[in-house]
Amino acid sequence: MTTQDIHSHAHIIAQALPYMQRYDKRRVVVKYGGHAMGDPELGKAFARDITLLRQSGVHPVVVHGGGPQIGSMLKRLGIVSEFRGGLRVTDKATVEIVEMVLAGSINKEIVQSINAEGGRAVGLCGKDGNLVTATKLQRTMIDPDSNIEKLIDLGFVGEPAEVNPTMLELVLKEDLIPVLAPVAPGADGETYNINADTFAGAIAGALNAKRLLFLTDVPGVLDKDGTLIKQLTVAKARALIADGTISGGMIPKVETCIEALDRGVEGVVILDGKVPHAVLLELYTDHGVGTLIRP
Ligand SMILES: Nc1ncnc2c1ncn2[C@@H]1O[C@H](COP(=O)(O)OP(=O)(O)O)[C@@H](O)[C@H]1O
Ligand SMILES: CC(=O)N[C@@H](CCC(=O)OP(=O)(O)O)C(=O)O
Repeated sequence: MTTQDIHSHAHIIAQALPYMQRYDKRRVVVKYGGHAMGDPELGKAFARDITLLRQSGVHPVVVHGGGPQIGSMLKRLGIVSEFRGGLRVTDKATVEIVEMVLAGSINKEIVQSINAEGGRAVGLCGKDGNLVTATKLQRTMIDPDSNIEKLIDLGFVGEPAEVNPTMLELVLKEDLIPVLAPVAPGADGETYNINADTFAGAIAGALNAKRLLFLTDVPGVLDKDGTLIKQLTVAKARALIADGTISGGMIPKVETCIEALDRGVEGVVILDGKVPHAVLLELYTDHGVGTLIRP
């Protein structure tokens, strides 16, 4: 660095310092969605943000999805895939591919890109150290023919039963960055596919995280006119679900946010993962860039 570099960087560091202190030694769980992953430059910016967080004293934990990537692999293999209520119907052949893509290629790609930026990342899934165990998800839906609520069988789709953070605590103590794939073992010996938002919510709750960030493909929660809502209380978020402003994939996401807040997470943010350096912009600016949901 030159003297001139030091002069310009000193100014930036002075500005960032109060924010860094706010999150110092605190856990921040970042859910990195499959839609936010496509572009290599964005992936690099994400890896750099996560590395910088660790270097500035924060303990980031990455939970990733990979829905679109699982979809392309299933297509290549000629396996038909369908979603019900936002969840992938997962038969035996599908869960093998889900594990291969999530705990295999995507997980290792993220680990490698964080390490390439100078971070020290370790990839795990629910199976490692029994981090998260799963039970088969029991989901009911209204049957359109009979209009009666019926139990639907989504196959090997699970929900977190127990989070056992011992392994994560060890990883965090060693100053490593955990990168987690939402695949978990059941007590029945089967492998379960868990929605990545749900998995991230359970991890953030178990770690008592200061923040849980959901990187998605919209700027945050939008109102009826499509304008970003910067802050939401739980009561207001529930009202927006009830009046239909929040719909589709945003419903389970916001519900996961509410559950995470109930489990003691201080604040949850939904933000656009397609904005370069979204994570740093959210944490290290006054008003953030997404929707902050608080109790
Ligand atoms: N009020 C709302 N504000 C923002 N997005 C909404 C809203 N209601 C529904 N959505 C939809 O929710 C989607 C995000 O959910 P989802 O596709 O499941 O995200 P991801 O794949 O990142 O987990 C948005 O792309 C948008 O189409
Ligand atoms: C049960 C279920 O639907 N699991 C998801 C897991 C991946 C995921 O959630 O990825 P995104 O965050 O990119 O959507 C799936 O199979 O697509």
